[in-house]
Amino acid sequence: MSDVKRQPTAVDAGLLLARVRAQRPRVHCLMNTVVQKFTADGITVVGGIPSMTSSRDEIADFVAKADALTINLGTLDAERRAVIRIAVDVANASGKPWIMDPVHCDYSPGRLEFARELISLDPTIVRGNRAEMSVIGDTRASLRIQTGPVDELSDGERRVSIRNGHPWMAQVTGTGCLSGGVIAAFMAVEPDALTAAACALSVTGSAAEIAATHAQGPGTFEPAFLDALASMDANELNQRARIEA
Ligand SMILES: Nc1ncnc2c1ncn2[C@@H]1O[C@H](COP(=O)(O)OP(=O)(O)OP(=O)(O)O)[C@@H](O)[C@H]1O
Ligand SMILES: Cc1ncsc1CCO
Ligand SMILES: [Mg+2]
Repeated sequence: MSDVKRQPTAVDAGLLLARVRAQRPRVHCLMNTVVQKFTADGITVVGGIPSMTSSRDEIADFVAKADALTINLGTLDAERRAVIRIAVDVANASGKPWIMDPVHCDYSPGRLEFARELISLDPTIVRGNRAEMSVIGDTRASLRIQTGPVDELSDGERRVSIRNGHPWMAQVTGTGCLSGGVIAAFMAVEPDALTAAACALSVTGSAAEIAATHAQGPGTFEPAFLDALASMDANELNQRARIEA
């Protein structure tokens, strides 16, 4: 799966999910304060081990022990900016994959400027929703992901669309943030970032489809989504995953 020209498939999604469950990668998250628990649960139920501390004194040690890093700008302040810079330096110095979610960078020039500073530090992936990615524009060498009803991934050479998911995902705060954590867990076990991210998004999208068949609305959808993620397997992915070139 290391040939960078390869297009990911549903079979890859099942294989990578099994690899995450076998290897149990550590994912450190500098996650916004709104969806810390939901994101940690998402990483845990796919088989990863989340850690969430944002202490300046500890961040370097936590990132050094992690297999992948998630940076989320949702609740940003001066202290968090400083901690994010330390985390990114450690990840880059040790060659660990990291994903950056430029939450609400379309709301504030200062946040957009910080997102651009981070992009200049070569994140493995930048993922945002349509509004965020529209203002971000080009992401240089990084894999660029725009999520929504269809998720669009491009790494400069390949373009992939993921046609899974359910509209209730947009009614539960943090499904995009959670996807950053799950993508990081997949990047920890697969060096081709596009394959890792496409597979991760097909797993979360497929779980959402299953959850929607059990739920009555967004409230009951949220726990059903975690249940479906936890019980996802290769057979289910072979039937559901819609990863298209
Ligand atoms: N209408 C939809 N149909 C299917 N899937 C959707 C739909 N809207 C969003 N999704 C899925 O929901 C997840 C989050 O995407 P979205 O673009 O809403 O992120 P976001 O706005 O960053 O979310 P948040 O900031 O609340 O975490 C993605 O996996 C995406 O595929
Ligand atoms: C609503 C909200 N505000 C800051 S972060 C967040 C959740 C993910 O977008
Ligand atoms: Mg978001």
